[in-house]
Amino acid sequence: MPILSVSGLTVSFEGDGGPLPVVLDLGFDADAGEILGLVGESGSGKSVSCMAIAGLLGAAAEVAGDVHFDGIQLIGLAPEAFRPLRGKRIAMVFQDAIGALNPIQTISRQLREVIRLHRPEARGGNLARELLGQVGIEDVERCLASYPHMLSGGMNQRVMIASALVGNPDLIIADEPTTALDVTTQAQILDLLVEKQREYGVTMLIVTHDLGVVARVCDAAAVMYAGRIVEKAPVEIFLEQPAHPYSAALIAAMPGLSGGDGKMQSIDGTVPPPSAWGDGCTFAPRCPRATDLCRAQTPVTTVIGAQSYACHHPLPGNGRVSS
Ligand SMILES: Nc1ncnc2c1ncn2[C@@H]1O[C@H](COP(=O)(O)OP(=O)(O)OP(=O)(O)O)[C@@H](O)[C@H]1O
Repeated sequence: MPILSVSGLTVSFEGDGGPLPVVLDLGFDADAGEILGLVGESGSGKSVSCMAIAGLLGAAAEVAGDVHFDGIQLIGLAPEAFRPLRGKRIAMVFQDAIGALNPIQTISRQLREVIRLHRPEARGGNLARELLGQVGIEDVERCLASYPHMLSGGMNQRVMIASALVGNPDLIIADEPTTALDVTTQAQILDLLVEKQREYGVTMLIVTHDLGVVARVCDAAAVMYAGRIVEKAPVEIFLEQPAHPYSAALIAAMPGLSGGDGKMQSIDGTVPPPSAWGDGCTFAPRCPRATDLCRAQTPVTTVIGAQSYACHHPLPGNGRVSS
């Protein structure tokens, strides 16, 4: 039974010619305790999808479809019903920890406020100290007395993770949680997230453009391209037998994953902006396998076992037949 079940999720923003969809008919399930990686190039709609799931898009966005979290339909949920869920049962970790924290309050004050909201029965100071210890902060007292600008990027991200754990959540949505950090700190923060994910048994949706992260920590991967999921599969199948040419291109572009000479291969072209989406597969202009059919008809999603993909000419493998 999935804890998070998304189907038909569509998000539009008002454009010059009326509402312009930027996320289209998104669907995936995440099982309890699973780490699902949402991958794709910049502009494919990963962040907007996460914000829609967490109910964080403002009135400017039109959101339709279904997002069931532990059986609760989140789309259309009244703000007063959403508020107790968000932060407590659904926590977010953002890329920009310093931006997500309040610059004019100490860490102590901010953590105590989160604790007051989501664990009112706990003793704020004690729990704040315990959580900061759990996320590997050595000088807890100094951290509590600091303002975010006094801490390193990695320390701020540790504080964000501590804050996300306050409510003992069922789902953590981590949007590029390590992108803003230097390489060594990235690895430490990723390890910390996964350690806490296991310890708390929490489901995690992790947005990344780094397939190395997917290979290292995810159970399953969902690939987004131009507002749609074009492939979803358990991570071993995805990395070894991708069905969609876009997935294969992303894998080939990652040094060390492609099994080649370790050199990154770039994918020619860019993700088309939402205003340029029309009929046909949006990846067709960049796809070596594209035919007239691809340019004319948007592919529907095919499901074979645990793997699903939206492509007229999937790569051979796994009993699939290429055409
Ligand atoms: N508030 C907004 N109003 C209009 N369009 C928006 C808004 N927010 C995002 N978009 C558009 O939605 C599309 C998807 O953006 P999104 O940030 O979700 O992509 P992404 O895959 O997360 O990219 P990145 O990896 O760069 O964060 C983009 O075309 C973006 O310009």
